[in-house]
This record gives sequence, structure tokens and C-alpha cells, in this order.
Amino acid sequence: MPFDDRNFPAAAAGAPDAALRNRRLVATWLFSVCAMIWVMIALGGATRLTGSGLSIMEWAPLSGTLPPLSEAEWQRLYGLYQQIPQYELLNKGFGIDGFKQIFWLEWTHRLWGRLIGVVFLLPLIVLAVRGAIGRHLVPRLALLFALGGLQGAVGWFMVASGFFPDSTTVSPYRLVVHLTLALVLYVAILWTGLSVLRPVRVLSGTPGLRRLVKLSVVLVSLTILAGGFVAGLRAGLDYNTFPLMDGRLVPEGYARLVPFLRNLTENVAAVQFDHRLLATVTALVALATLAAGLRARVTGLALGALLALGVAVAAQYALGVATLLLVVPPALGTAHQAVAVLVLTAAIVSLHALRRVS
Ligand code: HEM
Repeated sequence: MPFDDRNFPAAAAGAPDAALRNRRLVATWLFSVCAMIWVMIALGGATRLTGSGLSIMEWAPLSGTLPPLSEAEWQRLYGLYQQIPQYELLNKGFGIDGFKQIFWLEWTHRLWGRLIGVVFLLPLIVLAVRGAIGRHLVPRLALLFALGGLQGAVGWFMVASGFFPDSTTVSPYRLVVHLTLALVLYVAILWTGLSVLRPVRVLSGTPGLRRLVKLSVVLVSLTILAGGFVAGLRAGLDYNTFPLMDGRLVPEGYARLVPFLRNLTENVAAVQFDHRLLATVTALVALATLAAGLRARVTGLALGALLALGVAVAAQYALGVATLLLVVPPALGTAHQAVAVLVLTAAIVSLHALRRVS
């Protein structure tokens, strides 16, 4: 969908100042939602890494907003938790106080999700009614809201896989679907906000630079996907050396599963190796992209975004290695998950700033 003045009725009516104000207002709102999704992704990482994600066995989008308000309600929820294998296998006998500790993080994660929905929907209605957003943009934003609701359902679909017999964690596949949908939503809202703010397409950079930026976006996305499988399989708890894995560059047993494709998602050694390899290629390509941008003398937002990409990817690489060497402490693992979103953000803003005029 093109972003032009038809999306901002005040401009069409010949009021450029009002249109500019509307654009800034709408963009600020969309970027605020992005910031909330970023916090949500970090909270999700902390929830997973502290083993809190399976503590609420019900999916109650409305009534679940309130935490337990009586001792009887705490006991009821604790009773439900005692029925799942994670309690039997990992937390047996940790008592109501232990249960409360893991409950609060998962509850906060869900509450934050509901808040994002409210912060998206209410301004959407108000801005659309006041004519601050035009007819052309409303369906796209409504679709994004519906996708947000779907993400809540996918979250529950993921959590439900943790209740299977003998299971103490959720399915890695469902975890990756949940992470991917969160990032698709994040990128779509970010891109929409950027397009609202900068509807005029100014061509800058060279075709070679634009190709490198696109490659960076693809590689960052693939590395994040691979990271999802490392997290889902808890593959960071093994091979805690760098750069060698058990004394070898390519770990023994890389291709031990048949058919071969299963190794990419189910074999701890291969999943961790692939993430390392992809991260290394991503970091090199992102730094080459920054160098190409400096050579092409890009300025303004494009320069800022490319510099941010270089810094973020280097920090993320270092964080990844530290997380691995220290055997995934929750604080570092959460930071690694959060900074991944910043790397993606820098790559997407670079792409937007350098996009081609059609
Ligand atoms: C461009 C660089 C990198 C990106 C974008 C990236 C991204 C990610 C993401 C998104 C996750 C978690 C996904 C989730 O929780 O669902 C993850 C997990 C992980 N990554 Fe990276 N990563 C990068 C570099 C590295 C490097 C260089 C290493 C180590 C050599 C590393 C080691 C790990 C480990 C051990 C985990 C699992 C942590 C956990 O269980 O929470 N990463 N990565």
C-alpha cells in the first residue's frame, strides 16, 4: 500500500501543517507499540529462562487480567500446576511460595500483552474517527490488531505443548512460531510507522549498498530463527566453549539424525553450530554493509541506522558468546534475546531509509 497524502485527509484538504502533525502523532503511537512489543519479547525471554512459562494452566483472555485475590484462588491455581509433569519432574514440593515466584513473571507477560492490545486499539479507533488516519491505512492497522490477537492464541498453543506427558518445556517448533509471529508483527508496525513518518521516497545509496542491506535483513532474520531453536532445545547448555565445539570446529554428530533435515531443528550439536555459523556470516555482512554505506557517503537516517546496525550486531555477537560460555544465565539470555530485536530494528530502518523509488 503506498503511503501518500491520501492516507492523511488533512493534507488532501490543503492543510500541510495539520497533516504533518497527524503523521508525527500516528508514527509516535506506532513506535510506542513497537517499544512495548520489544519489552514483551524481553519479558518472554525472562519467563522462559526462569522456568516460569508453564505456571498458568488456563487461557482466560479477560478474567485472567486479575491475579489471584484470595488464598483459595492461589491454592486452586497451585493445584492445577501440581497436575503437570513439570511440577512432578522439576519442582515437586517447592510449595505455594515457590509457585508464586514462577507465577508472577508469566502473569506479567500476559498482562503486558493485553496492555499492548489496548494501546493499539483505543488510539486506532480515536485517530480513525477523528480523521487523523485515512481510509487507506485503517484496514492494514485493523489486520495488525487481529494478528496481535492471534499471537495471544499462538502463545497459549505453545504453552499447552508444555503439558504433554513427560514434558518439562514447550515444543521448540511452537516456540519458534511464537517468536516469529512476534517479530513479524513488530516489523510490520515499525515499517508502517516509518512509512507514515517518511512518505516521500528519497533515493540514496547505491544499488550495491541496497543489495547488501537486503542481505543483512535476510541473514539477521535467519540467525534469529536459528536462535529460537537453540533456545527451544536448550542447546546453549551444551558445548560451552568458543569457537570450538568439543575441540572441533564442526561438532561430531552434526548429521546424526535421519533424514538430514531433522538435524537443523532437533539435533543440539547441529542447531548450535548453525546458529554460530549464521551469526558469524550475519555479523560480517552487517559490518560490510556499514562500510559500503560509509563509502557511498550516505547521510541522515540511513547513516544513523547503518551505524546502529554495526554496533548492535557486534554487541549481540559478544553477548551470544558470553551467554554460551557462562551456560545461559537468565539475565544474559534475556539480554541476548532483547538485543536481537535491536539488530533487526537497525536492519529494517536501514532498508526503509534506502528503499528504492518505484
Ligand atoms: C547476529 C548475531 C546473533 C543473533 C541475531 C542472535 C539471536 C538469537 C536469538 C533471537 C536467540 C533466542 C531466541 C529465543 O529465545 O526464542 C538466541 C539464542 C541463543 N544464542 Fe544467539 N544470536 C546471535 C549470535 C550468537 C552467538 C555468536 C552465539 C554464541 C557463539 C550465540 C549463542 C546463543 C545461545 C547459547 C542462545 C540460547 C540462549 C537461551 O537459551 O536463551 N548467539 N540468539
